[in-house]
Amino acid sequence: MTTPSVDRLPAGPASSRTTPPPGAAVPEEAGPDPRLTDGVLAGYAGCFGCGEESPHGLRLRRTGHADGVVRAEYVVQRAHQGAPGLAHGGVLATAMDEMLGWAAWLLGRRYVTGRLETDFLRPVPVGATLHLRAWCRGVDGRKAYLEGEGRVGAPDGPPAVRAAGLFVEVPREHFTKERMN
Ligand SMILES: CCCCCCCCCCCC(=O)SCCNC(=O)CCNC(=O)[C@H](O)C(C)(C)COP(=O)(O)OP(=O)(O)OC[C@H]1O[C@@H](n2cnc3c(N)ncnc32)[C@H](O)[C@@H]1OP(=O)(O)O
Repeated sequence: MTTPSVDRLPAGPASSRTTPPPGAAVPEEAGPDPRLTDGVLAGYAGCFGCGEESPHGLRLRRTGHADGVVRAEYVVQRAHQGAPGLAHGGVLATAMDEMLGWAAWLLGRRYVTGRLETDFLRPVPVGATLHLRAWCRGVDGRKAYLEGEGRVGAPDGPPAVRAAGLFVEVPREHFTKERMN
C-alpha cells in the first residue's frame, strides 16, 4: 500500500527524524486490531488518552478507520485547560500521541512513541470538539513514521494541531517488565 491519500495540511511538522527514509513502505495489510487481542492492553480503561476510568483523561472516541486513516473525536474538558478557557498544549500533544499510537497499532504490531513533534496552529477552547485523524507514512524495520492532525468543530474545520512521530516496535514484555504496580 502506498501512503494513504489524505487531504492534509500543506506543510507538516516532520523533521528528518520523523520522515520515513526513501523506499519505506506502508504495510500492505493492517493486522488484527491489537486492542481486541492483546492480553495486557486490550481495552485498558485507565488509559489517559482513551480510557473510560481515567477521571481527567481525554476520553478520545474513535469514530472510524478506513483507507489507512484512523479518526477520532476529543471534547476539551475544563480539566484540560492551560490558559483560562483554552486547551493546554501538552494535552493537545497527548491527543496527537494517542492518535498516532492508534494508527501505528492498527498496523498489527506493538509500538511506543520514540519521538513526537507537534505544531500548534490555533487555540482550542474548552467545550470544543477536536476532530482528529492519523495515518502511517512508512515503516522501516522497527520504526514506523506517523502523521496526524486535529481540526476544530468539524472534520473539515480549521486546523488547530498537527503532529509527526516516530514509533518503535517493542515486544509484549515492554509493557510488563518495568511496571511497579
Ligand atoms: C491494545 C492497546 C492499544 C494501544 C494504542 C496505543 C495508544 C497509546 C498511544 C500512546 C503511546 C505512548 O505514549 S507510548 C509511551 C511513551 N513512550 C515510551 O515510554 C517509550 C520509552 N522509550 C523506550 O522504551 C525506548 O527508548 C524505545 C523502545 C523507544 C527504543 O529503545 P530500543 O528498543 O532499545 O531501541 P533503539 O535501538 O534505541 O531504537 C530503535 C531504532 O529507533 C530509533 N529511535 C529510537 N528513539 C528515537 C528517537 N527519539 N528519535 C529518533 N530515532 C529514535 C533508533 O535510532 C533506532 O534506529 P536504527 O538504529 O534501528 O535505525
